[in-house]
Amino acid sequence: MTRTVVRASGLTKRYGSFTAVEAVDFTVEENRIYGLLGRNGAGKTTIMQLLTGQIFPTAGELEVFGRPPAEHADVLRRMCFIAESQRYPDAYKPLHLLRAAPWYFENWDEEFARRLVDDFRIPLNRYVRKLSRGQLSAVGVTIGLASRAPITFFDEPYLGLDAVARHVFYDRLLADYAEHPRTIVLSTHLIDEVANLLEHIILIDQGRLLLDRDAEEVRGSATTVAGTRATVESFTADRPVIGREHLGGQASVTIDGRLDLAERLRAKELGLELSPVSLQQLIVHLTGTDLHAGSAGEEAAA
Ligand SMILES: Nc1ncnc2c1ncn2[C@@H]1O[C@H](COP(=O)(O)OP(=O)(O)OP(=O)(O)O)[C@@H](O)[C@H]1O
Repeated sequence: MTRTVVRASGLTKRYGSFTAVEAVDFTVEENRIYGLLGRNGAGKTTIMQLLTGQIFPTAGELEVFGRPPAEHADVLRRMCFIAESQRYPDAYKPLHLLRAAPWYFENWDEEFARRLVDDFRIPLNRYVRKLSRGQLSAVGVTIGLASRAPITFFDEPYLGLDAVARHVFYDRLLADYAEHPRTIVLSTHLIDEVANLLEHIILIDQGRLLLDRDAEEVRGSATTVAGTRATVESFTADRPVIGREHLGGQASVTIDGRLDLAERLRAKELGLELSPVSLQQLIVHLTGTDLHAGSAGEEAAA
Protein backbone atom coordinates (compact mmCIF):
# COMPACT_ATOMS: atom_id res chain seq x y z
CA MET A 1 0.00 0.00 0.00
CA THR A 2 1.37 3.43 -0.88
CA ARG A 3 1.76 5.93 1.90
CA THR A 4 1.03 9.61 1.65
CA VAL A 5 4.16 11.52 2.64
CA VAL A 6 2.97 15.08 2.00
CA ARG A 7 -0.51 16.39 2.62
CA ALA A 8 -1.18 20.04 1.80
CA SER A 9 -4.60 21.52 2.23
CA GLY A 10 -5.46 25.16 1.61
CA LEU A 11 -1.72 25.82 1.70
CA THR A 12 -1.16 29.56 1.39
CA LYS A 13 1.88 31.82 1.57
CA ARG A 14 1.57 35.59 1.50
CA TYR A 15 4.32 38.17 1.45
CA GLY A 16 2.59 41.34 2.60
CA SER A 17 -0.30 41.86 0.23
CA PHE A 18 1.21 39.54 -2.40
CA THR A 19 0.03 35.93 -2.42
CA ALA A 20 2.80 33.65 -3.68
CA VAL A 21 0.87 30.40 -3.03
CA GLU A 22 -2.89 30.42 -2.80
CA ALA A 23 -5.02 27.72 -1.16
CA VAL A 24 -3.24 24.82 -2.78
CA ASP A 25 -4.37 21.23 -2.08
CA PHE A 26 -2.28 18.23 -3.06
CA THR A 27 -0.70 15.07 -1.74
CA VAL A 28 2.60 13.41 -2.50
CA GLU A 29 2.66 9.63 -2.39
CA GLU A 30 5.63 7.59 -1.28
CA ASN A 31 8.16 6.31 -3.81
CA ARG A 32 7.12 8.28 -6.85
CA ILE A 33 8.83 10.94 -8.95
CA TYR A 34 6.89 14.20 -9.01
CA GLY A 35 7.36 17.08 -11.39
CA LEU A 36 6.52 20.41 -9.77
CA LEU A 37 6.11 22.56 -12.86
CA GLY A 38 5.09 26.08 -13.75
CA ARG A 39 6.31 29.32 -15.25
CA ASN A 40 8.73 31.75 -13.62
CA GLY A 41 7.32 33.10 -10.39
CA ALA A 42 4.55 30.47 -10.29
CA GLY A 43 5.34 29.55 -6.70
CA LYS A 44 7.37 26.34 -7.06
CA THR A 45 10.31 27.39 -4.90
CA THR A 46 7.92 28.78 -2.30
CA ILE A 47 6.10 25.43 -2.14
CA MET A 48 9.41 23.58 -1.77
CA GLN A 49 10.48 25.97 0.99
CA LEU A 50 7.19 25.33 2.79
CA LEU A 51 7.54 21.57 2.40
CA THR A 52 11.10 21.63 3.70
CA GLY A 53 10.22 23.77 6.70
CA GLN A 54 12.30 26.77 5.66
CA ILE A 55 9.31 29.09 5.77
CA PHE A 56 5.96 28.91 7.54
CA PRO A 57 2.60 28.84 5.76
CA THR A 58 0.41 31.92 6.20
CA ALA A 59 -2.67 29.69 6.18
CA GLY A 60 -3.68 26.11 5.50
CA GLU A 61 -2.51 22.73 6.68
CA LEU A 62 0.75 21.06 5.79
CA GLU A 63 2.03 17.70 6.93
CA VAL A 64 5.16 15.90 5.82
CA PHE A 65 5.53 12.39 7.23
CA GLY A 66 2.48 13.21 9.32
CA ARG A 67 3.75 16.40 10.96
CA PRO A 68 4.26 20.08 10.17
CA PRO A 69 7.80 20.07 8.77
CA ALA A 70 9.05 23.37 10.21
CA GLU A 71 8.94 22.23 13.81
CA HIS A 72 10.07 18.65 13.66
CA ALA A 73 13.73 17.73 13.42
CA ASP A 74 12.87 14.07 12.80
CA VAL A 75 10.89 15.09 9.69
CA LEU A 76 13.65 17.40 8.44
CA ARG A 77 16.19 14.62 8.87
CA ARG A 78 14.36 12.55 6.28
CA MET A 79 14.59 15.25 3.61
CA CYS A 80 17.19 16.56 1.24
CA PHE A 81 16.64 19.88 -0.51
CA ILE A 82 18.87 20.95 -3.38
CA ALA A 83 18.11 24.54 -4.23
CA GLU A 84 18.39 26.35 -7.53
CA SER A 85 21.46 28.35 -6.59
CA GLN A 86 22.68 26.29 -3.70
CA ARG A 87 25.39 28.11 -1.76
CA TYR A 88 28.14 26.52 0.26
CA PRO A 89 30.65 28.15 2.61
CA ASP A 90 33.55 29.67 0.64
CA ALA A 91 36.18 27.96 2.72
CA TYR A 92 34.82 24.53 1.72
CA LYS A 93 35.91 22.23 -1.03
CA PRO A 94 33.59 19.56 -2.50
CA LEU A 95 35.69 17.09 -0.52
CA HIS A 96 34.55 18.70 2.73
CA LEU A 97 30.92 18.80 1.66
CA LEU A 98 30.93 15.12 0.80
CA ARG A 99 32.64 14.30 4.07
CA ALA A 100 30.00 16.22 6.03
CA ALA A 101 27.03 14.77 4.13
CA PRO A 102 26.76 11.49 6.11
CA TRP A 103 26.20 13.54 9.30
CA TYR A 104 23.01 14.86 7.76
CA PHE A 105 21.80 11.92 5.70
CA GLU A 106 21.57 8.55 7.33
CA ASN A 107 21.17 6.70 4.02
CA TRP A 108 24.21 8.43 2.49
CA ASP A 109 26.04 6.16 0.03
CA GLU A 110 29.71 7.07 -0.12
CA GLU A 111 30.44 4.72 -3.00
CA PHE A 112 27.63 6.18 -5.10
CA ALA A 113 28.81 9.72 -4.30
CA ARG A 114 32.33 8.85 -5.51
CA ARG A 115 30.97 7.44 -8.75
CA LEU A 116 28.93 10.60 -9.32
CA VAL A 117 31.99 12.76 -8.64
CA ASP A 118 33.76 10.86 -11.43
CA ASP A 119 30.75 11.01 -13.75
CA PHE A 120 30.41 14.78 -13.32
CA ARG A 121 34.18 15.33 -13.19
CA ILE A 122 33.92 17.36 -10.00
CA PRO A 123 37.29 18.72 -8.84
CA LEU A 124 37.13 17.55 -5.22
CA ASN A 125 40.04 19.62 -4.03
CA ARG A 126 39.08 23.04 -5.36
CA TYR A 127 37.40 25.74 -3.22
CA VAL A 128 33.70 25.98 -4.02
CA ARG A 129 34.06 29.70 -4.82
CA LYS A 130 36.35 28.70 -7.71
CA LEU A 131 33.96 26.14 -9.18
CA SER A 132 32.08 26.89 -12.38
CA ARG A 133 28.29 27.29 -12.22
CA GLY A 134 27.82 23.82 -13.71
CA GLN A 135 30.35 22.21 -11.36
CA LEU A 136 28.53 23.75 -8.42
CA SER A 137 25.25 22.32 -9.67
CA ALA A 138 26.95 18.94 -10.09
CA VAL A 139 27.96 19.05 -6.41
CA GLY A 140 24.31 19.70 -5.46
CA VAL A 141 23.01 16.93 -7.70
CA THR A 142 25.61 14.52 -6.29
CA ILE A 143 24.58 15.30 -2.72
CA GLY A 144 20.90 15.05 -3.64
CA LEU A 145 21.29 11.65 -5.27
CA ALA A 146 23.76 10.08 -2.84
CA SER A 147 21.73 11.28 0.16
CA ARG A 148 19.04 8.72 -0.72
CA ALA A 149 16.82 10.79 1.54
CA PRO A 150 13.27 9.36 1.82
CA ILE A 151 12.09 12.59 0.19
CA THR A 152 14.46 14.57 -2.01
CA PHE A 153 13.62 17.96 -3.48
CA PHE A 154 15.50 19.18 -6.54
CA ASP A 155 14.60 22.79 -7.32
CA GLU A 156 15.89 23.48 -10.84
CA PRO A 157 19.03 21.68 -9.74
CA TYR A 158 21.08 21.83 -12.88
CA LEU A 159 21.61 25.49 -13.62
CA GLY A 160 24.67 25.62 -15.87
CA LEU A 161 24.95 21.84 -16.27
CA ASP A 162 25.73 20.93 -19.86
CA ALA A 163 23.57 18.53 -21.85
CA VAL A 164 25.84 15.54 -21.18
CA ALA A 165 25.86 16.18 -17.43
CA ARG A 166 22.08 16.65 -17.36
CA HIS A 167 21.63 13.29 -19.04
CA VAL A 168 24.01 11.72 -16.56
CA PHE A 169 21.78 13.14 -13.83
CA TYR A 170 18.57 11.73 -15.36
CA ASP A 171 20.20 8.38 -16.01
CA ARG A 172 21.69 7.97 -12.52
CA LEU A 173 18.50 9.20 -10.90
CA LEU A 174 16.37 6.62 -12.71
CA ALA A 175 18.81 3.76 -12.17
CA ASP A 176 19.27 4.51 -8.47
CA TYR A 177 15.55 5.14 -7.94
CA ALA A 178 14.81 1.70 -9.40
CA GLU A 179 17.13 0.08 -6.84
CA HIS A 180 16.30 2.38 -3.93
CA PRO A 181 12.77 3.66 -4.37
CA ARG A 182 12.12 6.98 -2.65
CA THR A 183 10.10 10.12 -3.18
CA ILE A 184 11.55 12.71 -5.51
CA VAL A 185 10.11 16.15 -6.20
CA LEU A 186 11.75 17.81 -9.16
CA SER A 187 11.16 21.33 -10.35
CA THR A 188 12.43 22.20 -13.80
CA HIS A 189 11.78 24.25 -16.90
CA LEU A 190 13.36 21.60 -19.14
CA ILE A 191 10.11 19.69 -19.34
CA ASP A 192 10.81 17.78 -22.54
CA GLU A 193 14.04 16.43 -21.09
CA VAL A 194 12.40 15.05 -17.95
CA ALA A 195 9.00 14.14 -19.41
CA ASN A 196 9.69 10.40 -19.38
CA LEU A 197 11.11 10.48 -15.89
CA LEU A 198 8.12 12.01 -14.16
CA GLU A 199 5.35 9.83 -12.77
CA HIS A 200 3.11 12.58 -11.50
CA ILE A 201 2.66 16.22 -12.46
CA ILE A 202 1.78 19.11 -10.19
CA LEU A 203 1.37 22.25 -12.26
CA ILE A 204 1.27 25.63 -10.55
CA ASP A 205 0.33 28.92 -12.14
CA GLN A 206 0.35 32.24 -10.31
CA GLY A 207 0.31 30.50 -6.97
CA ARG A 208 -2.65 28.27 -7.80
CA LEU A 209 -2.86 24.59 -8.57
CA LEU A 210 -3.66 24.10 -12.24
CA LEU A 211 -3.12 20.37 -12.63
CA ASP A 212 -2.46 17.46 -10.27
CA ARG A 213 -2.45 14.29 -12.29
CA ASP A 214 -0.66 11.08 -13.14
CA ALA A 215 1.92 11.83 -15.85
CA GLU A 216 0.65 8.97 -18.02
CA GLU A 217 -2.86 10.46 -18.01
CA VAL A 218 -1.49 13.91 -18.75
CA ARG A 219 0.48 12.61 -21.72
CA GLY A 220 -2.62 11.14 -23.34
CA SER A 221 -4.95 13.95 -22.39
CA ALA A 222 -4.69 16.10 -25.50
CA THR A 223 -4.25 15.55 -29.22
CA THR A 224 -2.72 17.68 -31.92
CA VAL A 225 -4.47 17.64 -35.30
CA ALA A 226 -2.38 18.86 -38.22
CA GLY A 227 -3.08 19.30 -41.92
CA THR A 228 -4.49 21.84 -44.34
CA ARG A 229 -5.94 24.77 -42.53
CA ALA A 230 -9.56 24.52 -43.68
CA THR A 231 -9.76 20.77 -43.00
CA VAL A 232 -8.18 21.07 -39.55
CA GLU A 233 -10.44 23.96 -38.61
CA SER A 234 -13.60 22.17 -39.69
CA PHE A 235 -12.55 18.88 -38.01
CA THR A 236 -11.88 20.64 -34.70
CA ALA A 237 -14.74 23.15 -34.92
CA ASP A 238 -16.89 21.72 -32.12
CA ARG A 239 -14.09 20.62 -29.84
CA PRO A 240 -12.39 22.29 -26.90
CA VAL A 241 -9.32 23.84 -28.48
CA ILE A 242 -6.39 24.50 -26.17
CA GLY A 243 -3.86 25.64 -28.75
CA ARG A 244 -3.74 26.73 -32.35
CA GLU A 245 -0.88 27.39 -34.77
CA HIS A 246 -1.09 28.44 -38.38
CA LEU A 247 1.66 28.39 -40.92
CA GLY A 248 0.59 29.49 -44.38
CA GLY A 249 -2.16 27.11 -45.54
CA GLN A 250 -1.33 24.59 -42.81
CA ALA A 251 -2.71 24.44 -39.31
CA SER A 252 -1.97 22.54 -36.16
CA VAL A 253 -4.70 22.59 -33.54
CA THR A 254 -4.47 20.99 -30.12
CA ILE A 255 -7.70 19.73 -28.66
CA ASP A 256 -8.43 18.64 -25.14
CA GLY A 257 -9.15 14.94 -24.78
CA ARG A 258 -8.67 11.78 -26.79
CA LEU A 259 -10.39 10.91 -30.06
CA ASP A 260 -12.39 7.72 -30.36
CA LEU A 261 -11.79 5.18 -33.10
CA ALA A 262 -14.45 6.59 -35.47
CA GLU A 263 -12.99 10.06 -35.15
CA ARG A 264 -9.48 8.76 -35.78
CA LEU A 265 -10.62 6.97 -38.92
CA ARG A 266 -12.38 10.09 -40.15
CA ALA A 267 -9.23 12.15 -39.51
CA LYS A 268 -7.27 9.64 -41.54
CA GLU A 269 -9.74 9.81 -44.43
CA LEU A 270 -9.41 13.59 -44.41
CA GLY A 271 -5.61 13.29 -44.59
CA LEU A 272 -5.09 14.76 -41.14
CA GLU A 273 -2.19 13.87 -38.93
CA LEU A 274 -2.85 13.09 -35.26
CA SER A 275 -0.24 13.12 -32.55
CA PRO A 276 -0.35 13.00 -28.77
CA VAL A 277 0.59 16.32 -27.25
CA SER A 278 3.92 16.47 -25.48
CA LEU A 279 3.98 17.36 -21.81
CA GLN A 280 5.81 20.57 -22.60
CA GLN A 281 3.32 21.60 -25.29
CA LEU A 282 0.43 20.91 -22.97
CA ILE A 283 1.95 22.95 -20.17
CA VAL A 284 2.68 25.84 -22.50
CA HIS A 285 -0.96 25.67 -23.63
CA LEU A 286 -2.25 25.57 -20.09
CA THR A 287 -0.11 28.31 -18.65
CA GLY A 288 0.65 30.71 -21.43
CA THR A 289 -0.11 32.68 -24.50
CA ASP A 290 3.35 32.09 -25.99
CA LEU A 291 2.18 29.87 -28.83
CA HIS A 292 -0.31 32.39 -30.12
CA ALA A 293 2.39 35.06 -30.26
CA GLY A 294 4.63 32.53 -32.01
CA SER A 295 2.02 31.57 -34.57
CA ALA A 296 1.38 35.20 -35.48
CA GLY A 297 5.10 35.58 -36.13
CA GLU A 298 5.19 32.42 -38.22
CA GLU A 299 2.18 33.57 -40.18
CA ALA A 300 3.78 36.91 -40.91
CA ALA A 301 6.94 35.14 -42.04
CA ALA A 302 5.03 32.73 -44.31
N1 LIG B 1 10.42 36.76 0.22
C1 LIG B 1 9.58 37.16 -0.71
N2 LIG B 1 8.95 38.36 -0.64
C2 LIG B 1 8.08 38.76 -1.59
N3 LIG B 1 7.74 38.04 -2.66
C3 LIG B 1 8.34 36.85 -2.81
C4 LIG B 1 9.28 36.34 -1.85
N4 LIG B 1 9.68 35.11 -2.27
C5 LIG B 1 9.04 34.88 -3.43
N5 LIG B 1 8.24 35.91 -3.76
C6 LIG B 1 7.36 36.02 -4.96
O1 LIG B 1 6.52 34.88 -4.96
C7 LIG B 1 6.30 34.42 -6.29
C8 LIG B 1 6.68 32.95 -6.37
O2 LIG B 1 8.09 32.86 -6.32
P1 LIG B 1 8.83 31.46 -6.46
O3 LIG B 1 10.27 31.70 -6.24
O4 LIG B 1 8.15 30.47 -5.60
O5 LIG B 1 8.54 31.12 -7.99
P2 LIG B 1 9.08 29.90 -8.88
O6 LIG B 1 7.88 29.20 -9.43
O7 LIG B 1 10.06 29.08 -8.11
O8 LIG B 1 9.79 30.69 -10.07
P3 LIG B 1 11.09 30.34 -10.98
O9 LIG B 1 10.66 29.28 -11.94
O10 LIG B 1 11.35 31.63 -11.67
O11 LIG B 1 12.19 29.92 -10.07
C9 LIG B 1 7.13 35.32 -7.20
O12 LIG B 1 6.27 36.30 -7.76
C10 LIG B 1 8.14 35.95 -6.27
O13 LIG B 1 8.52 37.23 -6.71
